[in-house]
This record gives sequence, structure tokens and C-alpha cells, in this order.
Amino acid sequence: MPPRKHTEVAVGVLIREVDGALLLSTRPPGKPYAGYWEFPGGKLEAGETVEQALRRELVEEIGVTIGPVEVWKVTEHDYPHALVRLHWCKVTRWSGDFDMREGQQMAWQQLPLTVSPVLPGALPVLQWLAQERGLPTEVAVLPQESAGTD
Ligand SMILES: Nc1nc2c([nH]c(=O)n2[C@@H]2O[C@H](COP(=O)(O)OP(=O)(O)OP(=O)(O)O)[C@@H](O)[C@H]2O)c(=O)[nH]1
Repeated sequence: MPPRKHTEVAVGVLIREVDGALLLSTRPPGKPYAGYWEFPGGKLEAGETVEQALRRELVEEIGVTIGPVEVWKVTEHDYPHALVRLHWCKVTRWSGDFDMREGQQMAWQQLPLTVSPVLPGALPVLQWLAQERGLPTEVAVLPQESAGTD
């Protein structure tokens, strides 16, 4: 079988300045892993850079215009539906009011997260965030329950 092609994804780790809280939202109905918590973002369209894709996705999905974007980490995750390459960007400045335009839930979260389940592809980044905050990496998330994957 030929190797699977990566789907490139831009993901925003929005960090609230006042308390360092992280923005998570649920995946909308109809997408793989609907109802799972994730960081906002989405797939790059043809010809887009990571930064351009992230700016577009965050307006489309959560209604905010982001300031400077720093690509922080790149990870890969092999799902049954896609082999994804995730470009994780830290974002500390944005403008506009949060508006969940795809009917998602949103939550500002400290570590360990209190929402569950979280997309498996987001777990390494939660561990790095925990490490940065001097927390043991195993406290990044609570034990995950399954919410079904379709
Ligand atoms: N946004 C986001 N995607 C993630 C995270 N972790 C992770 O594995 N992914 C994966 O990255 C891919 C993102 O694709 P998506 O379906 O959300 O993208 P999109 O909004 O462009 O979707 P669409 O245009 O197909 O509707 C999915 O396979 C998802 O499982 C995360 O924390 N945030």
C-alpha cells in the first residue's frame, strides 16, 4: 500500500493573559470525533500557510481575529479517518467576541483539564503545557472517557 498522505492542520492554543487559562471547544456534530474537546483550528486549504489557515479558521469557527502567531510544536497523529500533521500555534492576543459559529461548547481550562474526552492528537501538547507550568505531565488530563468516534 502506498504511504498515507498527511493532512496539514493549524491549531491555536489560545492562552488568556490574566490567568493562563487555555481555550478548548467541542467538535461539532457530523465531524469525526464529534463532541470531543479540542483546541480550535482546522485543515490548511491549498496554497495557505499555517498562519493564514489559523486566522481563517478562528474567524470561521469562534469569531475572533488573532494577533501574532508563533508555531510552537509540530506533531503527527494517525487516526482511522486521516493521518494528520498538527502545527500548534500559541496565541496570546486576539480581538472580537467569542462566538461559537458551529454550535460548539467552549471552556477556559486550567491544567489538569476538567473537560473530557479530549482528542487523542491533543494529548502530547497538553503534556508539554503541563511541563512548562511545572506540573507533572500525567496530571495534564483526567482519565479519558470515550464519546464515540462518529
Ligand atoms: N482543531 C483541532 N484538530 C485536531 C486537534 N487534535 C487533533 O488530532 N486534530 C485533528 O486534526 C484534524 C482537523 O480537522 P477538522 O475536521 O477539525 O478540520 P476542518 O475544520 O478544516 O474540517 P472540515 O473542513 O473537514 O469540516 C482532525 O482530524 C482532528 O482529529 C485539536 O486539538 N484541534
